[in-house]
Amino acid sequence: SATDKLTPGDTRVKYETAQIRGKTYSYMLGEPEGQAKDTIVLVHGFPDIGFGWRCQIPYLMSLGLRVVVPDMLGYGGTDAPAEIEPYSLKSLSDDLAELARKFVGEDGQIILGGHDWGGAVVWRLPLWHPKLIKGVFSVCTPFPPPRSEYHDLKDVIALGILTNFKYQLQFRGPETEANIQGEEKLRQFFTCMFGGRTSDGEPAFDVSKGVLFDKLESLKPSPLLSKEELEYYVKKYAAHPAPELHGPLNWYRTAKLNFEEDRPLAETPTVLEMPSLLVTAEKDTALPPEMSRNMDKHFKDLTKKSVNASHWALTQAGPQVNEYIGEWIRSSVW
Ligand SMILES: O=C(NCCCc1ccccc1)N[C@H]1CC[C@H](OCc2c(F)cccc2F)CC1
Repeated sequence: SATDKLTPGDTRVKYETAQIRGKTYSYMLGEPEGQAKDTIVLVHGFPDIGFGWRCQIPYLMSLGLRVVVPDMLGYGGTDAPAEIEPYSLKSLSDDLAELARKFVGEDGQIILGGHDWGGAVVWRLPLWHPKLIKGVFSVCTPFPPPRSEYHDLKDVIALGILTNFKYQLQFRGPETEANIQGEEKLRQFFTCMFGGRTSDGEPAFDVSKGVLFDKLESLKPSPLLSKEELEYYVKKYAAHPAPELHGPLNWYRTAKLNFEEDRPLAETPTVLEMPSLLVTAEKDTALPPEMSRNMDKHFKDLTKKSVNASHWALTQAGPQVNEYIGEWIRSSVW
């Protein structure tokens, strides 16, 4: 039906590009029947592409929304600069603000949604561009408050804190992009990250270990991706020169940059004034719901929901996620 999830190359959306602050961004554009009630921008995470929002796009169009879904910097049809600066949360926020204004003008507003690393971006963007954001939501990612002191992740983990982020020490290093090159390795990597297991039920990714590279070739297909969907991800990543993961992994190399850019925000209490929604995933091992326990003091109007799904909640609990977003738009945003 009209709200079935997008398929690879789906003609219900247009595929466009735009020059944004010196980079080429590629994005899907879904126009609703008749006059758009609002414009919503959806921001994906790692290792994903705009297609990760395939279960939400047709549904949001059916609410009368114009839906804009970029491949984020480093991904798919979007440029992948080699240096780290363009991947800071503030730089990415400035890119998205410019993309949004192409649709709503200098004084217009958007609804903004993010998943995973996209969730980290959407919680910072309104702090830099408050007038632009009519409502903001995140799936899985809690609000990370700006800090006044920098603690390297390695030191934090050595204290036994945030051990669910230990895989990020591997991702920010050279190993992952060195080991995952070419279509076959990319295929194994997506199968691994999207919950694929070996024939004796072993995963090849664990948040407290990272990717177990020697297990990659014995993984069975992930139940979360069809063969066609998996091939679409592989082709999109293979469009970048090896190491294809360098751009995507640069998002893990921005912690110090983000801290420096956050400094002015950390001087005063940060409160987001616009309607906000957090949807947590009960089985997300990297971003468990309890990470959101101290969020409320940073929001004037926060709605919190949870779904019984893994990190890949957008597809695994698509209808429930859509119902929560739709209900929040109707009751809090409109
Ligand atoms: O690494 C991520 N996703 C890949 C793993 C996906 C997966 C999980 C579980 C099973 C299979 C696959 N996501 C990041 C998203 C940003 C999060 O940091 C938010 C943040 C800031 F941005 C700034 C300050 C503090 C702070 F916490 C950290 C996890």
